[in-house]
Amino acid sequence: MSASNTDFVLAVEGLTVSFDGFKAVNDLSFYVDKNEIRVIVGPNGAGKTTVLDLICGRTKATDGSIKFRNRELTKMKEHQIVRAGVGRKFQTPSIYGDLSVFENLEISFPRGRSVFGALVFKRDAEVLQRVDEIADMIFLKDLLHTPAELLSHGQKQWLEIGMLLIQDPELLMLDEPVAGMSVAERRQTADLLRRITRDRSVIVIEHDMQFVAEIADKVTVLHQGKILAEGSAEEVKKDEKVIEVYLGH
Ligand SMILES: Nc1ncnc2c1ncn2[C@@H]1O[C@H](COP(=O)(O)OP(=O)(O)OP(=O)(O)O)[C@@H](O)[C@H]1O
Repeated sequence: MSASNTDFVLAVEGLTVSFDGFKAVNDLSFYVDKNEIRVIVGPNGAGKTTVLDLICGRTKATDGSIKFRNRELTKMKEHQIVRAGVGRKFQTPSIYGDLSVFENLEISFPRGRSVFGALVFKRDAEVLQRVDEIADMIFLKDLLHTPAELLSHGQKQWLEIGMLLIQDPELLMLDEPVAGMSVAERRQTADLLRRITRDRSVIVIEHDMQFVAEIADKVTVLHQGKILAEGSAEEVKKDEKVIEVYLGH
């Protein structure tokens, strides 16, 4: 495998980050395909969140390479990585509660980056159409004019996914997207993720193995900053090492 030109959307090679000598991510390599849903699992402190922080530029790598469509991300700033097409959703929703679903989506449209920009922003046909499409996709079409603070927890998570989708990222990273969701909402989210990956790749951090099995094309099990196992959900569930350090607890 060459570290230069690859067909992968994301190629992570030899990635290491050291915090005061402690290697939270340790010589990690993995590759994500186009249209793939990759799920990262592992015990607390395995380095899952740190891997996403490294990819989105929030944390700087000590060593190694992260290539997104063959562009090196480790030297880029967070906003440049967003512009290159990598979207990241954190665990806590960062929506504007007093704005409607429509307004939250509208201000996330790439041309209306700031709240101020959104106020003077002309709601032209392209934006309206895009907001409509996304609202439909995230199950909020009938709630377009509802203030975001009145949405259920699950609906807020979908709205935030929608705010990322409207920027049309080629890689979307989600940290525990179904935490706190009802069974019905989880099912809808699985369906949403599958539809999303028709046009892009998704990396999800998830603990719920049933949900993992439902969505994952491939699962990467992290332990102490390294890969413990990688394969289909079925394969990793049967892996002795995975059972010992993760699933057995
Ligand atoms: N900025 C930092 N400085 C020092 N140590 C850090 C920093 N960020 C993370 N760590 C440490 O790195 C390790 C990996 O943390 P990380 O949050 O990536 O794990 P995780 O797999 O996401 O765990 P969880 O499932 O609990 O969220 C932990 O031991 C954590 O304390």
